[in-house]
Amino acid sequence: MNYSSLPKIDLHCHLDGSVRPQTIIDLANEQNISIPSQDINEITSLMIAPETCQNLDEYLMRFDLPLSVMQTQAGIERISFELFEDAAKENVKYFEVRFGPQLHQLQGLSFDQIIGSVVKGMQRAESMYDIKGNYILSILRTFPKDNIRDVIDAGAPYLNKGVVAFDLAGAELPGFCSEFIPYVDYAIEKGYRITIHAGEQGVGQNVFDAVSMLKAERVGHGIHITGHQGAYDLVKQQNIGLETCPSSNIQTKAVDKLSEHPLKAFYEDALPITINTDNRTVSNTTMTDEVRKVMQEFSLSREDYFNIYKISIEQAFASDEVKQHLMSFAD
Ligand SMILES: O=c1[nH]cnc2c1ncn2[C@H]1C[C@H](O)[C@@H](CO)O1
Ligand SMILES: [Zn+2]
Repeated sequence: MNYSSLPKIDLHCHLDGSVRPQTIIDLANEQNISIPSQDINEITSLMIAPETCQNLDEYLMRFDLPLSVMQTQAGIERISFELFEDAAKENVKYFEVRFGPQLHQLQGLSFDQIIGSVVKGMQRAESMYDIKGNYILSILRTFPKDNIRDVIDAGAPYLNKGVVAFDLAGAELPGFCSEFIPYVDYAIEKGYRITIHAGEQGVGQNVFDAVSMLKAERVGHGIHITGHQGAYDLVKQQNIGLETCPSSNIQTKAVDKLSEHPLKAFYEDALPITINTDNRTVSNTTMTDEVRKVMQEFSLSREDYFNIYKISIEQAFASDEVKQHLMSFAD
């Protein structure tokens, strides 16, 4: 099977975890930022989270280096463009990328400048390649909450013009959802779609809460519904999209090895699973790699692949017009 030529949809990818290592070096030099090395191999290995990570918290330490060069409009625009370019070159036809606007204010950029820059980079790639995309705004769960409404307000003018959804990311503690109800309600009122990272670090109840309290239409990872019947049933009844990210899930110890990933069992039980990258650089992966690994490990057929591709279309926060375009690539 030629995995590279398959049409693909990635609904869960973080901008800051997917920066080309060479771009980190280039931007650091341009911006006079000191980085640990000028050697691309060293920078690459500093960016990749090892398989020996103990948990998500250790995985999340890999983001400081890319974020150090993502504090100017030009740097952010370039990184956004390059990520969409990389994806287009491996036949990703639709790409939802997320990032945390709160992480890009170290040199005083406004949320409007930050969101405008990612959208501009994406649109430049859309004009050059056969790829369509949208951005998701992620709020860091561990950050102070006083500027969450400002992020939502700044993204609102871009809704359906490059921005589509709201997400909660970062370290996952049991019971995190209740504190975020007013913010998610505010985002929904403004017109955002909702996806929430939940059930990545062992707590199925968080998935139940994300769907019931935060009205999540999709869940990032969601693996631990396996240990929580209520969450499992709710996901199934409400057709909640599960954004699985196999390589990342191994690094963060959400699963011990790929063969233990529940995605095949979910698929066989008709849960709406999707296959995604999470972080191309930090997880040292591409959509082609994720698709190949999953299809080989679980002996999925071409028909299975296109069933999952169609689930991704159904679960995408894209316009009907884009969804129709994506259907034209389906088998
Ligand atoms: O897999 C993840 N789970 C939770 N948070 C994550 C994951 N990957 C990246 N993040 C965080 C770190 C990034 O700085 C932030 C915004 O992209 O989102
Ligand atoms: Zn993620």
